Amino acid sequence: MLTVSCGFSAITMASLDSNDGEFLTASPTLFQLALVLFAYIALSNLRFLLYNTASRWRGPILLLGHGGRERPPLPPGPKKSEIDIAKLRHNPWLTFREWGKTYGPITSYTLLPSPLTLKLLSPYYQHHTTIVLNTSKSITDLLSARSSIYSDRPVNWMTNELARRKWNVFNIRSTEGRFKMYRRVLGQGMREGCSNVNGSTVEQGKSSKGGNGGEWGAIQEEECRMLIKALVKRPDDFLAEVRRSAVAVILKLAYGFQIGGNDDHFVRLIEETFALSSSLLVPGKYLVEFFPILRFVSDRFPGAGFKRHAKEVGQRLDRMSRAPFQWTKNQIASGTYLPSFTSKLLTSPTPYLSPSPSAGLSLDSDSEKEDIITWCSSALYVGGGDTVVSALSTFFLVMQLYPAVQARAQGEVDRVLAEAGRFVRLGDWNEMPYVVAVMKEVLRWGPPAPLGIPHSVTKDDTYGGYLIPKGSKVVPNIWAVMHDEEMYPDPEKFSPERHLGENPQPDPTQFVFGFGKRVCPGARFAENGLFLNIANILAVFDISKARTFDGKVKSGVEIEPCVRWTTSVTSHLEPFTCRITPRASASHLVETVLEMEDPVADGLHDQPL
Ligand code: HEM
Repeated sequence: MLTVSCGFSAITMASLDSNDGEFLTASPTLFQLALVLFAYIALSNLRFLLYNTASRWRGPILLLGHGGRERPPLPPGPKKSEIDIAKLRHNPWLTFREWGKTYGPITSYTLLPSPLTLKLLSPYYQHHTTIVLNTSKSITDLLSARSSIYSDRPVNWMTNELARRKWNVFNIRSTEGRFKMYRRVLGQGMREGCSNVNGSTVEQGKSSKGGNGGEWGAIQEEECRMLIKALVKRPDDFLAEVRRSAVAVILKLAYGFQIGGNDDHFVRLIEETFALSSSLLVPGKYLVEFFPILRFVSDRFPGAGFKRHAKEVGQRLDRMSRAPFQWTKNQIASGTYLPSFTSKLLTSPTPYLSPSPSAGLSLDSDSEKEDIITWCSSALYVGGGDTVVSALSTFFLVMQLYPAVQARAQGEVDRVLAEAGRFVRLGDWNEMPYVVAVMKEVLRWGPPAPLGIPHSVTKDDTYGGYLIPKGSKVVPNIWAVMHDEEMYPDPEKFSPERHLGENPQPDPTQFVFGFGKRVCPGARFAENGLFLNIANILAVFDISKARTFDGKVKSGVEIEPCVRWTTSVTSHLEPFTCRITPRASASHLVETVLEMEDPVADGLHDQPL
């Protein structure tokens, strides 16, 4: 989504370009426009002169040439005129992979006019170069090995400044002191919650046997049974139920908030959060992204609707993250709260949420501490809802496409559970290598975030003889790596076997959760949840292709599910059909879940959001 962010302005500026000849005989209006532009360029560059350090003087000097020394070229890539924007807007990871085959592992492009035109228009040009990394080596060499300079995020003026979301965990610049604080809070908070009572962790087969995934594991096990119950009762609504379950887990984890059995209030709320956030990121829609000076235009000025929109969205998002936080605080005050990420930070001594002057971190007040917790908690539900839904939906699709894989995984689950008459627990992880391999293959076959989240680089860098300019957007093509034929032969085939044996193929979890100092803090929690859901769904259900209904279901014709992916930061399969039937061998598990009472929602609905 973010990689095609320049389309509209490209058109606007291209038309300015093509009018070059008319400029000399310009009408007064055009002349005035030219004057304004000239003034803008002069002012922007003056700003560089006045405020920037000596090393940044290249801003104005760029206008003249190469800053007095030879700069290496940008990585190769298609010219603007060669880019099919419509194609790039749909599943851009596919186009990027094609470019990789033509131009090599690292590609650059811009949808804006030629650098010279743009340098004249804006000294912020460098922020509009996108560098795409198409191989595991280039990604690891840059985003992991050079993470000290590659962990920034590209500036988005609508979101960061105008909607006042610059402290959001996903957007925060890596140069801010708070960035380190967030990473410590999220890292420690998620790690501690996933630890067993004895401090060991349930993770990737390295754990001690019988681990329980800690407090967060208990939440995941409970909600997994609720999902099984919902699937028994409403199998045709499996996609909606998966979504509801992901939201339930995350709200309990983040705030200790329990959503009701059929309650979709918060599902809608979270979807609204995504829609509102995305409305600020519409590719190329807002000129302020290219001319940041426009952010100073008065709200009431004609054409300043973008400022009013950003303000409104910012206020709404702010209320959405503060209300659940306040709810948890009230619950703590009343003495009736469930342990959660937020309540733990508010009630126990948290050494990782203390000032660290050496790192430039100071906490001036309790309100600042609360502000940090609010941002971190809300990041959990933004990061942990949609991604998990994407992976679980993929699981339902591949199980119907690969029945032999399903049968083998069910065989393993049945063997481990044998006569135990219970559900799969996190402690069974080590006994179920094939199920773990299914989970890894789901993440490889359909990576939930195919292009990750764009990084940015804090200073000019060179790689393979090419320049990666400071401020450029750096996009890891995770999808291309997960479908690289050299790493994963026959990559389109869903084959958990590739992750087993003495020489398993590279572990996809090294890639799908991102890189360097931005790596996903919820990775372990996500893997635990996926393992539990996959294993228990296989224990209880058979998944097959849906059939057309002709009165006698058995004779209906099988419906081939459509396999198409949406384009967004998190990519989903477009809705598809599926047949989910309880297995005869699991009747006792079905009885158990049907006896469970539906949870009653806590009173968070009453909060003004
Ligand atoms: C299958 C599930 C998941 C996948 C594939 C996934 C993937 C990712 C990716 C690719 C990133 C960007 C990393 C980068 O910039 O290099 C990310 C960031 C993040 N994820 Fe996840 N994630 C998943 C689940 C979760 C869960 C369950 C949580 C929380 C409970 C979570 C919280 C976050 C947060 C807070 C960030 C922002 C980190 C930052 O910008 O510093 N994610 N995730």
